[in-house]
Amino acid sequence: MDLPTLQDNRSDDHLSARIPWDTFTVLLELSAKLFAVASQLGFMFQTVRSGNHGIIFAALCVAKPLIENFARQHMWSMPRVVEATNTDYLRMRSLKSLESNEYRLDILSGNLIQYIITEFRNARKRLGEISTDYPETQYYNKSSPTTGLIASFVGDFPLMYYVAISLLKPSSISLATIASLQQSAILLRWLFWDVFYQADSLRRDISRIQHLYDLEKANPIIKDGDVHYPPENHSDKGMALELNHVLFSYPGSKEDKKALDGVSFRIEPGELIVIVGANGSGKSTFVKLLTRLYDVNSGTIIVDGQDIRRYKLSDLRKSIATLSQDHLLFPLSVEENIGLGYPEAMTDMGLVNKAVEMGGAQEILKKLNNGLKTVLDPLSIQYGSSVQEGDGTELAAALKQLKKKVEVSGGERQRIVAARTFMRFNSNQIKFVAVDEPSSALDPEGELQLFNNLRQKRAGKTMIFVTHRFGHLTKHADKILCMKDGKVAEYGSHAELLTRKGEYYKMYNIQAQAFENVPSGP
Ligand SMILES: Nc1ncnc2c1ncn2[C@@H]1O[C@H](COP(=O)(O)OP(=O)(O)OP(=O)(O)O)[C@@H](O)[C@H]1O
Repeated sequence: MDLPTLQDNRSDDHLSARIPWDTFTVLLELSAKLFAVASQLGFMFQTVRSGNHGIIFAALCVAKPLIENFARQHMWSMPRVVEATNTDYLRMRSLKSLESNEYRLDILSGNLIQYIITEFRNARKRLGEISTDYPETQYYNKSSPTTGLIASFVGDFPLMYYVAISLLKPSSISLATIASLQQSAILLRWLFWDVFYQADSLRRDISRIQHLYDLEKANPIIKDGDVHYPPENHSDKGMALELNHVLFSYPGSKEDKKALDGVSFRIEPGELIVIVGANGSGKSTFVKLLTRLYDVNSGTIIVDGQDIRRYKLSDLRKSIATLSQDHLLFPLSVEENIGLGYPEAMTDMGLVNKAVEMGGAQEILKKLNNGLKTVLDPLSIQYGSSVQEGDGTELAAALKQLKKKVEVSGGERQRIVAARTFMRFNSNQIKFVAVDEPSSALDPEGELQLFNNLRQKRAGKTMIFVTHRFGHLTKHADKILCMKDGKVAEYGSHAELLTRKGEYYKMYNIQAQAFENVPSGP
């Protein structure tokens, strides 16, 4: 049988429906339902009392849903493939998916909450009157007029029956009036439901996104400050940072398990700092505290002369750019993924293309059929029902085709994320750049290029790089910070630390020897 592919334009309100409604809405919904039930019961009671015709009528009323269901039954057992194609609906779903915890770091550090909410609202507005029914219901209404006609005829049969009787026996006119009352009650009930559910769903969707990224609620340890950043006395060279006797354990970890244990360190505006150290030595934690993803347990972090906790979080975030392996691509187009580095200039293709180049993502774009417009990891709504993958049918082939995704490697993703960071620099507000091992998925050439490009953007910015690989970066560092067991083991320039023959010297030599021992060619 040649079955069309269904299209799914639904909004995602079945998820929102899990959120408790406010009391007023619930009471109204309940009253509407009670009203409908009461009128239905009263009507049936009257009809049963009115004799044989009444009993037949009541029986038909009871049978009505069964008859309707029978008329539609075969729709639900039909093999089908469903695909959502409405771009606004898909965009709404994609934006809504960003509330998931995995994107939290990117959304917070990129200060993107408002952008997401505005875009969600716009997509919802554009979706407008498009039906939010289940695709099967839509399909039923659109493509099965005959079945629909039969179902609605048999569904209305009790009423028609009674109207006929009341015409033949005009003395029963009052019951006919009750019949129309019953119809109005059902209509009214749907009206109530529709009005309140629809009006409430947008508010609920938006407030869910807002709440999730409301830092106060998500992480009560972080409190917003009230001082604007940058302060008047800030340096043009970049952010000045100072840690004084910082102690920090991750929430939930054992009390004696300190990720940072009494760290004191000063970073001058515009310096390039490289942090090295063994796994678990506290390098990333250092960066997380400086970007205020967490607050210290004791000690202080001073930024441009004031405690970091005194500044407004949104101001701080506007001044900081981060790049790490933890960043994810959003289920949006590559262009938007990069543009979100600086949403205000999202449509400036000159800036987006420059960011692509700096992030080293040009080659990837050449491979993508839709270039910048390609959505990697699209949030798609596709499913098959009564269709077995690989069963050789046309629908199974269609389902397989729908599930195909554009595949890019980890290193290629990393380059797109890097392009987003370069886009962010265009805001001209960045004073501190924290780069935490972004190069683990990159080949050596890609890594060198990335470091060089980041260094090119040093003007007006303090930069911290966390790395396991010595060489390219450590030689350019103003200071190298060598961490061990949550403490600063030593710090100084590459040359100084080599002369000191301490921890850094040891780690550097392990890597250097690996290269020296490579047998030379014939
Ligand atoms: N989210 C977390 N919750 C609990 N403990 C954590 C968390 N993140 C890190 N830690 C612990 O804090 C300590 C320091 O971790 P951190 O990630 O700063 O080390 P690192 O030097 O960056 O390590 P790596 O080189 O492996 O990335 C480690 O003992 C680690 O297990």
